Amino acid sequence: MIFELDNVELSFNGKQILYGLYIKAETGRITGILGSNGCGKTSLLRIFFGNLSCNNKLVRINNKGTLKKLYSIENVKFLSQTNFLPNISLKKLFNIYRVSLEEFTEKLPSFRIYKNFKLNELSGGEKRMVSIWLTIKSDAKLVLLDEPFTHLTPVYTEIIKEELINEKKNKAILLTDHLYKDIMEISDELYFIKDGCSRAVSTTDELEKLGYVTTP
Ligand SMILES: Nc1ncnc2c1ncn2[C@@H]1O[C@H](COP(=O)(O)OP(=O)(O)OP(=O)(O)O)[C@@H](O)[C@H]1O
Repeated sequence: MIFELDNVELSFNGKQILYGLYIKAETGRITGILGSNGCGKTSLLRIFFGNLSCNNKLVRINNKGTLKKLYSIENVKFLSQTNFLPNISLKKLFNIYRVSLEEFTEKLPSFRIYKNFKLNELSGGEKRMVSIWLTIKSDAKLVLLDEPFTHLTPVYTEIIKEELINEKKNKAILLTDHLYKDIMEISDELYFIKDGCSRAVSTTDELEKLGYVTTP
């Protein structure tokens, strides 16, 4: 499937944030989004998902435009930066999401003891790991991930990157994070947002020219 977000115009209190931005996510591909603090990455994920309204936008699914909120017509999951899961046991959560708790604890044996724990009994990073896992292992057709790697132990980040590469066979994945090396490593497509617009990038040199990274 091809999911496109086009002509996005967003402003807050008269300040224009996005100017005609375009982003595409496609089944079988991981699309990364990079950009400086405040450039509008979270906003564009929310607009794509359908829970932030804006001045103008066009959403297309397989080249067909829709005015409806994407989450209301397609199986799309959004990992926001804040916790969105209810405080119930891991067993119940995995059941509700129809995701295998066995597979999760096989990959992450340290979570075995938490099967009957409620979410709030886990640490912040552990909770985040559960949220990311449920989002990416769900049966969604499009997965939007806002800073999945931030707050994760490096070994967890590696596990999530492996899973994203597995999962992209069946879904379109769009993600953003300031841990740009991880994003660059797994992305098939990479956009950089600057001055309210997106542009395709592929190398660290380009990111340096855009003022996003400095190299020694
Ligand atoms: N609800 C809001 N009301 C007013 N301004 C907002 C609101 N949400 C976001 N903004 C502004 O919109 C701009 C883009 O915010 P957004 O969170 O999308 O940026 P971001 O690229 O995700 O930033 P970061 O990398 O720091 O997370 C910022 O200047 C922010 O101050």
